[in-house]
Amino acid sequence: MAETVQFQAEVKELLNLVINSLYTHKEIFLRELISNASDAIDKAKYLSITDKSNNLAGTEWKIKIKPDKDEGTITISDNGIGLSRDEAVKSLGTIAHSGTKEFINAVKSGQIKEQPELIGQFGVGFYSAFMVADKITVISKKVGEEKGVKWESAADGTFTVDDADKENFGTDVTVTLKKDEREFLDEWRIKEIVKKYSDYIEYPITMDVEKEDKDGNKSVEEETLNSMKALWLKDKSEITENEYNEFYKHISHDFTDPLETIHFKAEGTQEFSALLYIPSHAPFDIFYKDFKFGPALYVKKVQIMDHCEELMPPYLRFIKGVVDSSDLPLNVSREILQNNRKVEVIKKNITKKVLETLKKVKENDSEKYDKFIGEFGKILKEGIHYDFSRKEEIAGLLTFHTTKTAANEKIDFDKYLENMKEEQKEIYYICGDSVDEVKNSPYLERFKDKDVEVIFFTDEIDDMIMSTLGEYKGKTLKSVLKGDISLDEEEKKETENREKELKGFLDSIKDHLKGKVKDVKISNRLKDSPACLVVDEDAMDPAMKKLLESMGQEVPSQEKTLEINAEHPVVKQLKEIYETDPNSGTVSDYTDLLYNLSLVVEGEKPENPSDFVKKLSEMMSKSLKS
Ligand SMILES: Nc1ncnc2c1ncn2[C@@H]1O[C@H](COP(=O)(O)OP(=O)(O)OP(=O)(O)O)[C@@H](O)[C@H]1O
Repeated sequence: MAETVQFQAEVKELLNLVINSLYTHKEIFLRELISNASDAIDKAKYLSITDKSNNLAGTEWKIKIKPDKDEGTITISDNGIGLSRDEAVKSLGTIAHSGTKEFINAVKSGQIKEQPELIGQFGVGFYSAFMVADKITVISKKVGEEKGVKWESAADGTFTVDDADKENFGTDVTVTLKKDEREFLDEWRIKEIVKKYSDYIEYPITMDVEKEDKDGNKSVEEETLNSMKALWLKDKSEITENEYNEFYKHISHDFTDPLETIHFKAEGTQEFSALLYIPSHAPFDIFYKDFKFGPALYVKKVQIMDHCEELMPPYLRFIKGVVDSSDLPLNVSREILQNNRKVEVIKKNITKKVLETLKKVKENDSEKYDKFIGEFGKILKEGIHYDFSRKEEIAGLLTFHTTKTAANEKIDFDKYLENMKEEQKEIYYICGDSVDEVKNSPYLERFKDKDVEVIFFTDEIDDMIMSTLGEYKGKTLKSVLKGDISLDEEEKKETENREKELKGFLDSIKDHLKGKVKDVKISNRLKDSPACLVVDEDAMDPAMKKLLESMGQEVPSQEKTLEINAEHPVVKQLKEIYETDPNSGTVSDYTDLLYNLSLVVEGEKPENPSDFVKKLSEMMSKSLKS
């Protein structure tokens, strides 16, 4: 029974964009349809092994391309799993991808026009064929079903579905080409596209080709257009860089070359081959909760699943690739994978190899490594929090700017340790929104003065990550924003003596700021600024607090200490006024001002902005008069 169905609203919008806005890379429609055909055969092949009842064993898996110049159509046929009527309505009428909204936004904002290669990242898939089609007809029969289905659409907001007679299981996708897209009927053009994008498809992609022998006799022969090489099983020495890169593009649907290729075979307790890639840019959805990651899992060349998350720790979720095991059973299920010792061993091996590769790139190609850290450093860092056994190894891979590095230079923890002063006991860091913001922070004044290097961390999660790390090669990590700082013993003693000396003055400030600060101390951080606020060692730092608050989380108020720079002229004069008149209004006014200025330095608002401005203006006018 024929039925007309409306496309889901998102599909309508997507089709509109595909038809009206995408003019480049139209040829990828063929790659997408071949890729769908190959996926469908993967599923049927898997079924042929796990469920004998379908009599699929012995099937010659194949994708066939049939151009028809008279009709102006190109048909891509497969003998894969096929679609039931319900599946056709669902799969070809709605969009399951979480990325579709982002794709629509990217097209609207002009990003796709500037970087058309991004299309590949968005899985427009089947619908990309509407770039070149007036009409698409899908005739399919699902394995195990009696009836076939015919799906048809001219991308006019609706599609039709009807029952159809089809002898064999599988799917025929017929694209009726627009008048000016007839180039896709040319033999050479089809061959070129298949070679370029689909050479590594494991099943033969064939086409009937007219041949002429030397006597001028014409005949039609079925020709296989792709080489079908399981690249990961070949020896490294037999593979060119171009072949590695093309295979990456095929499995990742990315248009840009990968940043790094990792190809190895493991022998011993677990035999497997892995061909892994570090992409050169992060996919737009890598921070989404439902981001699918992990290499495709093959068992003896049979694809078991697209993404095997069990084989990759989430902090390496940017890695793409293929793992082929000789030891896992072909009918391996998700449950088996989750508690499997063999899988654990493979995952451990892969993790080790990836981290080793990153170390090598870091040592040998700083430009490439900077690019990697820029794209994926934030994700890699999660490993410090989640992979206890490797936290120091992962920390060793981080690179960062410091108070001493040049604008284009970054160092790592080992270099920091090397640079450390003899008397220095801790690794100092500061967290903030950007290098520009932190590099002038008053909290660094004393460190700069004493020539002690401080690391700049600018990702929101950094404070939490560094707290988990705790130490690197036996040296404690310390935030310059938190707790007591003493850069040397002598200074520590001096400060203690000063504090005793100024006790009355400090107590009076503390009294005045009762309820706002828990203590008032002499600072070892400041040199040019008069005062700052400091949280306890185990408290959250201001950047983390801001992040949690912006996420709507309630953050308990944190007790702070006001640190005073006893050498600063304002503090010195204030102390003198206090000594002649301990109850002077000037002392309390200036104390309020110092407190509010310290809040500003911390990145907070003054307590009562209008009051603060009023007081400051009054003082300015007074000082101008005198
Ligand atoms: N030749 C085919 N045989 C069987 N099912 C198919 C075929 N082509 C498409 N489908 C079904 O239609 C769905 C939608 O295809 P589409 O190309 O839009 O997305 P996808 O293949 O899931 O994702 P992507 O394109 O990102 O790989 C597929 O997931 C599959 O279920």
